[in-house]
Amino acid sequence: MYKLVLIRHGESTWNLENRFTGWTDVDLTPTGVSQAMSAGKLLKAEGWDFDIAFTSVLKRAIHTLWYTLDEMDRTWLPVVKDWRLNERHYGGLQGLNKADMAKQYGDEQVLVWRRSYDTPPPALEATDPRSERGDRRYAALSPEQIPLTECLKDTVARVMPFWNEVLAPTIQSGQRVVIAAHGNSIRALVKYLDNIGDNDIVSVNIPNGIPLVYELDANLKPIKSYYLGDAEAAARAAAAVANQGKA
Ligand SMILES: O=C(O)[C@@H](CO)OP(=O)(O)O
Repeated sequence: MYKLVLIRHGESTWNLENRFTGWTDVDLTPTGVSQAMSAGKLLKAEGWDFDIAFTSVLKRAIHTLWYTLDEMDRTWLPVVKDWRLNERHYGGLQGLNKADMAKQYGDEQVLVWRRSYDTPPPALEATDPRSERGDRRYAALSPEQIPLTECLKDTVARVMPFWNEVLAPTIQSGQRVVIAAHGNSIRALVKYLDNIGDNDIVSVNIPNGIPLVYELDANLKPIKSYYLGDAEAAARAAAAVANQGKA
């Protein structure tokens, strides 16, 4: 049996301000830092250890990984950063307030933008100063690979090759893997691992900074999955994420 640990980053400044974030590279808040440290303390107290870590190229996930590994005295572990673990791109919504958008367009529309499988938010113009197309960290990608918006289906389409080519072989080589990523890149992985239907994934929300454990069989099919620590607190935190898009 293999074990995989997924951690959504701790609270970010734009989580606190309730703004659509996507590929915008915002910092953790002090609460986010302490959530990441708590994740590390919990993992250490429960005897977890890792051989390699993966994260996105966005600092809220990278720093979450640092603080988690620091609590475990494992900052020396190899860390692979890959854009394919980035948050889902939020297009023209990036920077806008979720509750304000719900007041303007209604809760239903915001739910579609946030959680539907195949309806993307309005796209950014390629010339929009918010576009990441001029960002040096994506220089190895062709401009078309740098999204102007994404629905979850688009995120799945970039996360899955990373799973198949990198994550799955690493896990099956026997290395113990931790991944610090984002609400919607983790939803992409959870959808695949748990074989969740396109309609049912709408109600899946990932809380900040709580390790999500998958126990996997030899073929990487889940045997079970659970949040470490207080399960009710994790459920409350996931429900709070769902409510962020309401007027
Ligand atoms: O804004 C975002 O990028 C994500 C995660 O914070 O938000 P949501 O939960 O609305 O998909």
